Amino acid sequence: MEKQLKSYDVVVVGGGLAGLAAAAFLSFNGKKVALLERGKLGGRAVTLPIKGFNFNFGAHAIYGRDTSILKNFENELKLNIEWKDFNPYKARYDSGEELSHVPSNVRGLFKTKILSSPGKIVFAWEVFKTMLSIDSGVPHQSIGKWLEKQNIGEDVKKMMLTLASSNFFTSEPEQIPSEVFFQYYKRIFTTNKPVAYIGGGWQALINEFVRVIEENDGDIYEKAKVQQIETTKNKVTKIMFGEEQFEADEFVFAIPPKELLKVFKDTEIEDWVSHYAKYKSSNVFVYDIGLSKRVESPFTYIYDRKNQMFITDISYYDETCIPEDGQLLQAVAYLKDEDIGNTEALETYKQQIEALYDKHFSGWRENLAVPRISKNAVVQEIKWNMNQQAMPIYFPDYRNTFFAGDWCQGQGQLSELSFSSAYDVCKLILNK
Ligand SMILES: Cc1cc2nc3c(=O)[nH]c(=O)nc-3n(C[C@H](O)[C@H](O)[C@H](O)COP(=O)(O)OP(=O)(O)OC[C@H]3O[C@@H](n4cnc5c(N)ncnc54)[C@H](O)[C@@H]3O)c2cc1C
Repeated sequence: MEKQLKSYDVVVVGGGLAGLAAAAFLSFNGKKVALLERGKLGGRAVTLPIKGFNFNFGAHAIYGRDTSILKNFENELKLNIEWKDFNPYKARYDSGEELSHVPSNVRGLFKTKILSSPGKIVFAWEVFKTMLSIDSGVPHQSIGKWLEKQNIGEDVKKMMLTLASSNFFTSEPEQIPSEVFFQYYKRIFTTNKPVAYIGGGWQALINEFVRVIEENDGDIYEKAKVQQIETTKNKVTKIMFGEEQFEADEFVFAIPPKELLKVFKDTEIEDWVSHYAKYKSSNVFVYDIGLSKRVESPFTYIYDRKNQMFITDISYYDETCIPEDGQLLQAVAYLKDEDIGNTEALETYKQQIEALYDKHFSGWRENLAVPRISKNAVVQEIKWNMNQQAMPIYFPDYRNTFFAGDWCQGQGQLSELSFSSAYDVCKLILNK
C-alpha cells in the first residue's frame, strides 16, 4: 500500500515533557507542528489511576519554580498551573536517632541539628559564595574531590552532599561534576520557591500542553512509533511510522539516546549518538501507598539520611490524587548501580522503606488500599559522573535536526533539563 505523505513545518518525535513542551511552544509561535508519540502522552511523567488514586509515576516536584524554564513556558504560553508550594515547616531529616529541621530557609538553618553552630555560619557562607559565583567548581573535578580540598567542617561537607543527593536523586552525590553542582545551586539558592508541586500532578501539565498544541492547529499522533527516517547529506528529510510518512523543515527528537540509535541506524547520527546511548541513567526504587484513611503525622516530608530515601505525603499537596478521606504517600530510594536488578538488594530497599513508613506513618498497614512499586524507574536518563556528559541539542552537520530531553544539555535537573533543552531548541528553530 502506498504510504501517505504529510507535510509540516516541524515534526516532534516523542511526547514526554520535552516533546510536549517543544510542540506547544512551536505551534503557539506559528509553526505547523506534528507530535508523534509511540505510546501514551507524558512518557515518564505518566499518571496511573488505580482505584480512585492517581499515582504519578514520578514525583512532580519542581525545584526553584520562580527561576525555572517551566516558568518561561507557563508565562509565554499562558499555561494554567496550580502551584502547591512545599511546606518546609513540615519537613524533617531523619538521622537515625533524631529528627532535624531541613535547612532550606533561614529558620531551618537556625534550628537544624545536623550542623554545628560554626557549621551553620560556614554553610551560610558557602551558600553566599555559590550565589555570587565565587565558588563555581573546577573543570574535570567532581564535587566530592572539590569538597576534599576545602577547609570546611565535615558536617558542612555532609550537608552539601545530602542536598545534592536529594536534588539530583542520586545515592552517589560525590560523583557529580563540581561545575554541574555549582551551576545548579547558583539558581536554587536564589529562588524564593525552592520546591513546589503541580496541582493535578503531571497530568494537569500534560493537558495544558495538549490544549496549546490543539488550539494552535498542531496535530498529535499517539501510538506512532517512529522506526525509520530518511536523510540526505546533511538533513533529515522524512520520518515514517506504519503507513504514514512525514516531511518537515525541522525535526525535534525528544526520545532517549537508546531510541535515537535505532531510529538513526546507518546514518552519521548513529555514530555520534552511540556513546550517549551507552551512558548510565539515574535509577530509583519507588514505593507508593494509597491509604483508605489518613494516617496522622506532623510531617509531610521525611528524608532518611542514612539510607538515602524519602517519603512525601503527595496528597497533602495535591488532594486531586486521592479518593475522599484517603492519603497517598510516595517513597523514593536512590539506587546504587550494583543494586539494579539485584533481587536481594531490591528486597532490602523495600524493607527499609516499609520501616520508614512504620516509623513516621504508623497505621499505614491497616489502611493500605493500593501499594504500587517500581523497582527500577529511570529518574534521569543521564547520571552525573565525571565520565558522562549531557548530549548537545543539535548536531552541527545536520542543520534541521534537534534533540531535547533530560539527557541533553540544559539547565537544572530532572524535568528541568527536559524543559530547558526543549526551550533552547525552540529558540534555535524560531530564530532561523
Ligand atoms: C520515579 C521518578 C520520580 C521523578 N521525580 C521528579 C521530580 O520530582 N521532579 C522532576 O522535575 N522530575 C522528576 N522525574 C523526572 C521526570 O519525570 C523526567 O525528567 C521527565 O519526565 C523526562 O521527560 P522527557 O520528555 O525528557 O523524556 P521521556 O519522558 O522519556 O519522553 C520520551 C518519550 O519518547 C517516546 N518515544 C521513545 N521512542 C519513540 C519513538 N521511536 N517514536 C515515538 N515516540 C518515542 C516515549 O514513549 C516517551 O513518551 C522523576 C522521574 C521518575 C521516574
